[in-house]
Amino acid sequence: MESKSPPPCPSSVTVRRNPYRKARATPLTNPPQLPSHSTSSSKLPPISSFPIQDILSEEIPQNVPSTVTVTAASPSSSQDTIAENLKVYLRICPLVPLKGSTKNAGDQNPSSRTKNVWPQNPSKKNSVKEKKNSKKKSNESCITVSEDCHSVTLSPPLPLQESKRIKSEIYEGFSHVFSADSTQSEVYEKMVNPLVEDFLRGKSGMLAALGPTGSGKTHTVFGSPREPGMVPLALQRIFKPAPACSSQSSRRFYLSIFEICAERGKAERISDLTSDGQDLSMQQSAIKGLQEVPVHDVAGAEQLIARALLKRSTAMTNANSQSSRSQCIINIRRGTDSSDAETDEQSNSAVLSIVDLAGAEREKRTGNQGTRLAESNFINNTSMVFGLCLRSLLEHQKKPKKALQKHFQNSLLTRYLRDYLEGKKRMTLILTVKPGEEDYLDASYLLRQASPFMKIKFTNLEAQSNFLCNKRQFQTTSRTEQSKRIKVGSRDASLIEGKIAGDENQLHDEEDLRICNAEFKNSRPLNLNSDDLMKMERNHQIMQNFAKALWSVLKQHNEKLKVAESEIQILKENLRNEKTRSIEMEKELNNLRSFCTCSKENSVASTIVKVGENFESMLHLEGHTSCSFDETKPVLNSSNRFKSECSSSPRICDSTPGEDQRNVKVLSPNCNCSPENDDLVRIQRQDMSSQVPCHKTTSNLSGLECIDDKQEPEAMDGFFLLDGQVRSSEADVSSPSICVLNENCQSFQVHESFPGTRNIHEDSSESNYVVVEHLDPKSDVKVSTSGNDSSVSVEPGQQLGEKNEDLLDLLVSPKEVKHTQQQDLTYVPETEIRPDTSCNSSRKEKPKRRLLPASSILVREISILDADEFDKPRGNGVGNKLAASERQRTQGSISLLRLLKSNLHSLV
Ligand SMILES: Nc1ncnc2c1ncn2[C@@H]1O[C@H](COP(=O)(O)OP(=O)(O)OP(=O)(O)O)[C@@H](O)[C@H]1O
Repeated sequence: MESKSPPPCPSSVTVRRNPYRKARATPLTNPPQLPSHSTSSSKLPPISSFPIQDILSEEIPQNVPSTVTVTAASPSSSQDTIAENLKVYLRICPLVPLKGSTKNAGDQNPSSRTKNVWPQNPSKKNSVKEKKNSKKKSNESCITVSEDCHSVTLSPPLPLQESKRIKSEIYEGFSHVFSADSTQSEVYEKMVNPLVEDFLRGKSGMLAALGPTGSGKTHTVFGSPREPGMVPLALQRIFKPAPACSSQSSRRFYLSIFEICAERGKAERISDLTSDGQDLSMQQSAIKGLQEVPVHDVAGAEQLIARALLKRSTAMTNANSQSSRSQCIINIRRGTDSSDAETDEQSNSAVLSIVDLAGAEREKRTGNQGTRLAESNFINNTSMVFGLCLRSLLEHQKKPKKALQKHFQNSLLTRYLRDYLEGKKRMTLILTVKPGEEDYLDASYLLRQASPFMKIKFTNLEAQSNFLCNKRQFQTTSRTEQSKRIKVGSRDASLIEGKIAGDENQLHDEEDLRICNAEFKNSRPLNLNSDDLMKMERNHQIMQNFAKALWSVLKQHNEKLKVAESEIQILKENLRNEKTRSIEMEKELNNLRSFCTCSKENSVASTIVKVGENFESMLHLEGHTSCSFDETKPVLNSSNRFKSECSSSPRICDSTPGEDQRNVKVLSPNCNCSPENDDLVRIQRQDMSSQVPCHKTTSNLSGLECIDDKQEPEAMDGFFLLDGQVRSSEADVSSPSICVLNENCQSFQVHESFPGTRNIHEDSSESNYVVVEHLDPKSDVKVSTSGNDSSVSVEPGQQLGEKNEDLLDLLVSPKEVKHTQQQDLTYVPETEIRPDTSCNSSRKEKPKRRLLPASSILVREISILDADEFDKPRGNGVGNKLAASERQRTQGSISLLRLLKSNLHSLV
């Protein structure tokens, strides 16, 4: 991953790599909260906010020679002080490790391998040779040490030069650069001995080795039995027998060794390596409980160190067979002259600290996974924080900037080394680099982070060619971009160096000036001063960091989007399934509706009885989602020419033609009636919710004709009011009657003929339905709302004289109807007929949808009448109720019932 591989940007501050800097939520950059309904996405780790503030808050010094300048080479007085306390050395690791140094698995010398004794295929031999040559080529060193051994030139490999236009950089200001063939003792003499001498004189100091993994830090610090490192060499010097007159022989020394590592790749942990790996804690800058072991001679000290190193966390990676996974710190404290140990006060003692840091590593090269990868993160973060602090020290800031203060606090290593990193104590830094071409990025990162000065060289030749080729671009692009173009390659750098170094980047060479053409002269002259270059570098860094952070946030969002898309797909699939299901159910419902039929019966008696019984069974089943006729009761069969099937909330529309052509029609909501006889009215009630104009529906009825089809009927919460002139097409019906049903359809009232206009008014205490039937065959019936919706006027028309053998049944919502005493509309208590109380409660919620066919009730009335007359009791409970309803029966209904009964008798 990008975040784990150090980018090759100059002194870059990769915000994301710092574990202690949690991305702050800024108002502008907070990602929008995704809806939490998605289950899988909620499991995803939250997307971190974009660290734009952090990126922009990073300040790259403008006045310091760390990036590009030549003038910075001359140190100021403040630099003198820093220079006193800070020395930076560079050691280049040999490309091919020397014989005997077999620690690095990846860099083993092929020549040291045991040779194959068998004769080899010559062609194979050649190919091996070629391979070797190509390997040699790729193993060219990318670091060249200057003659004075104070600077190095870092040249990018050719592919990088071409593809990314990365140019050579010169790093200078080193106290000394040790080339690849330098020996341990040479390094000790030049670098460590001054520290040790000062230590012996009572001055504290620290040596820290910093560099990428496998670059030779541990080798430099500890060495091998053959090539002892800085620690054993320092110990040898410390315990070197002193002249008799010297007081050093009586001095005591104390040794403490500990490591800072990541606990399960997360929290930092300090372990004492001299004891049994006991965990320690840090108070201020001191480590609490750290054991100090007194040492008297080199052998004792070396033994102690060797034992401690065995406990140090190391692991094999692709880059190093024995890679350090922790920051190891050795403290050698110089005791007092006295032999009394109790008087040895640590605060007054000089301490020589030697630090072997774990090397920054890139995932690509180490191939780390799991715990190793977590360790890598810790190591990289620690070394980055250390590098940042170091950078601020190199830039002569007495105290690191605010942004860095917290790094000191958060990282145990920097907290412990605070005095050194703030320049208060003497520190010697040894940077180790590998010079292979493949190590270019690591080396560049380290050098930009920790080298005292860096130079970027320019060639005016390249600049000219750029300008000449891209004159147009030159005029339009910014100065920053111009500067970018004139960075030079490594081979040119050393040549051009003198040109720039002398005169603040002025193009003063006559040769160069001659080459410039007139166009170039007319254009803005090159301004390659350090300010511009620094600005350019800063912009470059900011943009680079910005791009990286943006990329990472985009990647996270992309992940989230993918998850959301898959969820959307699932939801779409579900929706499709639900739709097909609902279509199927709709079809089923339509089928069931079509099965619910009713037909005219020739035999009035059988119809009445059967319809009555069926309706009774329906009454019983009302309120259920599905119903069927009771098998124990007589079922309407084909001989009766009355078919009725229902599966959900059945309603019956029945027809009872009498001898005198007086029919009773009851229009029931949700009823689909399909009489087989043309004489019967086909009434198809539309779905209540659809609010299809009722008159349109009734206009299709056989026997009924809607005169006024312009006017829309009013849908009244489940029932409708016919508002228009309706006439019957056949005039074979005697005087109309009015049936009044109560709200629960448990009783009704029939009124014979109503001559003239009838105003039916709503009685607030009653909630009945009005059924208008037996229309006068000679006249139209006009049904309309009068004034407002709360009253209905029913009046016979004058013009029509056509035959009408059907009855017009009009149902009016109880709310819309007012019943008046003059019209003999009597309220019948709802409990009279229907004993089912369960329906009552539900009806309170949906009173208008509970309307039951009045015809059934009418039939029941007739049956009761029959029962009364013929003394045929129908059961106690029902009989009682029916008797009660009998008492409530009005004159009109009685006469209608008698009429029907006489029809029945005559038919029978
Ligand atoms: N100057 C040198 N001379 C000879 N061998 C060297 C030199 N520098 C490094 N090596 C060899 O390179 C290998 C890796 O070195 P070392 O373990 O010291 O790297 P490191 O920087 O400590 O790595 P890490 O950070 O992973 O611990 C070792 O085998 C070591 O012997």
